[in-house]
Amino acid sequence: MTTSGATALVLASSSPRRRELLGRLGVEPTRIASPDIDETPLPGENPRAYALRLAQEKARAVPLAAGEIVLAGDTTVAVGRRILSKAETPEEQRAMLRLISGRRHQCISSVCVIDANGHARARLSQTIVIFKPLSTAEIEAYVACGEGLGKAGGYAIQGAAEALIRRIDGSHSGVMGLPLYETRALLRAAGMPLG
Ligand SMILES: Cc1cn([C@H]2C[C@H](O)[C@@H](COP(=O)(O)OP(=O)(O)OP(=O)(O)O)O2)c(=O)[nH]c1=O
Repeated sequence: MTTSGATALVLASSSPRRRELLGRLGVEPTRIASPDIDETPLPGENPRAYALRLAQEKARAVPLAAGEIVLAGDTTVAVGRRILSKAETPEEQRAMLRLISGRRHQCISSVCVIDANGHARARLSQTIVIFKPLSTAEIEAYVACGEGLGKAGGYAIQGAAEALIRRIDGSHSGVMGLPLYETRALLRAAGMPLG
């Protein structure tokens, strides 16, 4: 079977950012599924392998009907080999912001697309992000704004945090949650007729 014309795309993500970013490619998912997988890193797993594995597992966790293709992603922030997952509490967020203050970190975003024939393809995007050295007052003001909670590394580039970021080298959409260059390539390879 080939996928062409009106391809039914399932977005395997509960992230509103991924849906919004997908929209920038002119793609509207036919349905959204929330993959429920264990996001615990394996012992000794490096951040790139971790991000890739999670996107693949999220995509595979969604049962598909005939003709559907599925897209999933993962965004992981890493300082060296240390993985910073989503900040769940303000305390976790403060600790993450102190760690990334004034030094470079990696923001690794993975995408996995499984086509209608069950063929899985995945890509990684890796971006270097450098925050200014953050004072305690800056960290507290940022935590108080609430935007970084539930986000990898405790910040969201698509908001107030951007004014604290001195430099990024890589993909802005990747840091937000879905690297559009890689996503476009994977969807085209899966048979979606994108321009
Ligand atoms: C670094 C950064 C992360 N994030 C978000 C993107 C992701 O939603 C989140 C990382 O968590 P993920 O586990 O990648 O995604 P999720 O749990 O939100 O959604 P799902 O697994 O269902 O697809 O952090 C931003 O929105 N902005 C940023 O600048």
